[in-house]
Amino acid sequence: MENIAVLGAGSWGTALALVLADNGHRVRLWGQRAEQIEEINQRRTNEKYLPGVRLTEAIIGYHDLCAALDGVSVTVLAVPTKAIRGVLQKARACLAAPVTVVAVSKGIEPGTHKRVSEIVAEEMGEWLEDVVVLSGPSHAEEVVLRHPTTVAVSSPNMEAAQRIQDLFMNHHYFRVYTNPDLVGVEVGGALKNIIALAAGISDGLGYGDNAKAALIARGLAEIARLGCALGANPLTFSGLAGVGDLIVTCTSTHSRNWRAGYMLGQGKKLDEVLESMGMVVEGVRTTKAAYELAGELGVKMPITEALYEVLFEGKEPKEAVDSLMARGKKQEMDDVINIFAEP
Ligand SMILES: NC(=O)C1=CN([C@@H]2O[C@H](COP(=O)(O)OP(=O)(O)OC[C@H]3O[C@@H](n4cnc5c(N)ncnc54)[C@H](OP(=O)(O)O)[C@@H]3O)[C@@H](O)[C@H]2O)C=CC1
Ligand SMILES: O=C(CO)COP(=O)(O)O
Repeated sequence: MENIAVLGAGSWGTALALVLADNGHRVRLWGQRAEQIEEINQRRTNEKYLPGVRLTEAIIGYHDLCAALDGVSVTVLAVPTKAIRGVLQKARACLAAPVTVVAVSKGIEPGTHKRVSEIVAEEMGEWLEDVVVLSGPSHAEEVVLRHPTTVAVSSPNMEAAQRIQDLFMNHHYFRVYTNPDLVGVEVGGALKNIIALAAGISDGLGYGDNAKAALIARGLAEIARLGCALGANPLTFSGLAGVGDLIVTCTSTHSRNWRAGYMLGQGKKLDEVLESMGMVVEGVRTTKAAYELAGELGVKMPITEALYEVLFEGKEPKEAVDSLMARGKKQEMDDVINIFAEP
């Protein structure tokens, strides 16, 4: 049994805290709002993020970050990508010894184009023992119901990934695979949010399953193109962190990215949509990051480009779909063949 700190008491941090508690660990769930921590400790609930879910006794809420981190060797980082640097700067100042960080956020930072594990390494410096990423098709709402779920863990140090696999593996409902392709696991998890926003837009416009299947298939092609340009193994995109997460996020009403896209497709403005969500919609910032990266690396990402125009340049969603459909002829496997070609 270990003491584990989970930083971020939103949907995913709370769901993962439950998995760890089910596995017999003592979990310190840190959140930035005192009233939420009081609710967790006194009522054993987190109504804003996971209504109706009862938190087990092994989960203790902490508002004091240093107290939450005191003596732990593993900490799960479960805040939105844009909050990671700030949280780690405060966390680092509390530590007496290096810790292993399990990074579960799915995003790429605009401007720097860094993946989450790179941001963690940069902010933690000498205070980082290991960084392990955990990603895959896993809506918090289903994990807390203990419905069968599978994820992948990866790390520059695969022994650390195996240790984290053991911590999270639950033979009743939470199955954890290792995957040595860190870049692919992170890129797959981050970029599927872009396609989920696009799938939501398509549904919001009233288009059907054909359109969504097209977005999933061609979305996967452009995710793989950018991922491989960044050094990922193409096979990762046919796995849990690739097509697995892409399917769940594009087809589930649990997905905040899909829901945000749906509202955009129905004609709502981005600011209005984000305000009404009350939870993170990672795909918006990741669209910006991927658009910049694709431009820099000369990778074709037509869906990402169309979504960028909708999100940041005021293009009407219907017009963006029309432009995607009006493009010139292509051979479906064109750039896919390049991915598999020997360097
Ligand atoms: N939800 C899911 O099913 C899954 C989510 N993820 C990923 O996990 C990450 C977190 O998502 P999720 O938990 O769903 O997001 P939520 O929006 O549900 O919760 C976000 C949490 O982060 C906290 N937070 C936000 N900004 C800060 C900050 N500056 N300092 C401290 N805490 C902060 C929020 O606190 P407050 O309430 O005070 O605002 C809240 O507790 C994302 O990258 C997401 O892509 C990955 C897999 C599944
Ligand atoms: O990553 C997720 C499921 O695997 C959660 O997706 P959303 O952030 O769109 O809700």
